[in-house]
Amino acid sequence: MIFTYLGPAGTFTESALLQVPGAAEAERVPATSVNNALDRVREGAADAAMVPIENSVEGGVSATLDSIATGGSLQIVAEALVPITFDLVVRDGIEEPGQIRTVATHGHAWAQCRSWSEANMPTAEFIPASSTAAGALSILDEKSDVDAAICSPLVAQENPLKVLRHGIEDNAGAVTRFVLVRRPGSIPEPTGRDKTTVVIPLPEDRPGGLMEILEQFAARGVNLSRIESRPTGQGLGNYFFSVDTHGHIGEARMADALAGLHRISPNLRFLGSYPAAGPAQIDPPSLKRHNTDEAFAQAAEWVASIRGAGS
Ligand SMILES: O=C(O)C(=O)C[C@]1(C(=O)O)C=C[C@@H](O)C=C1
Repeated sequence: MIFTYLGPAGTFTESALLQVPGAAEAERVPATSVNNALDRVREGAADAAMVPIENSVEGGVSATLDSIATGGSLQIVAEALVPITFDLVVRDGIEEPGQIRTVATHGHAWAQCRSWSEANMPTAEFIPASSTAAGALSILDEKSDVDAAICSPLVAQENPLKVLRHGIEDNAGAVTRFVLVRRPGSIPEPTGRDKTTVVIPLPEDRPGGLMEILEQFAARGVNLSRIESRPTGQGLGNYFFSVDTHGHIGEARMADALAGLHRISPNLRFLGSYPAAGPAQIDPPSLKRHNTDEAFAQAAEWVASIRGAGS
């Protein structure tokens, strides 16, 4: 089994991958970008990729949402949650944040430390890096003019980097959610605490279009835990919705909701049903009786019996 992930070593994405059973002993190949990681899986160079999908402060990771929604088909088979805390690392000679002129990091990390940075290094210029680890390693390159980086404590510990400040994030307790993606294949068995992710193109721009989509979930008691609209890239006003829901396609209410969505939006993309990580707010006993598998089966039998009697 070959895993790939948004590298280099020491990214939060690698920490997420290390939560996957067997990944610590398996071959782990760092990728230079989310797209690069997903393409390796599509092309067969890797079996699975770990990529960030959303952060509790900054929201969705567009590179991931767009690539899994529009490129060659992929399937999410697991998710992982990583608590996020940032260190400020600096090159030799810098003793105070006020001396920093350039700071390299990932755009999501920069956004999560914005207030701290404005207060403590107001004139520092942000240099975008492909990951927090790549930003930190650029300090070690003698030819670079990077003074500082915002990175994970792991990368700070594992490299000869000077930590000037710990915990510079604006929101303590931030969490990033990552997904493990494979080529389409078998779906993980339902556990009773699952998520299903779908991509729904808005079929036509008309009043109530989004409501018709949401109704399919609401009418079957399917809870949504994330919904984002992303541009398709084909002109203003062209959007798809990226949606996470609680439940598994093996459950009747989810299968029925997806069938209803398919009638509305035939290019709907199923991205997977997989076990929820961490203390997910998934509460199967709160399901109303009419949304249970049993109620769906009885209703289908009832309709079949009427049709049978009439033929
Ligand atoms: O740069 C990293 O270390 C990553 O794993 C990427 C990433 C992200 O894309 O959100 C992951 C977690 C943090 O929120 C900041 C950056």
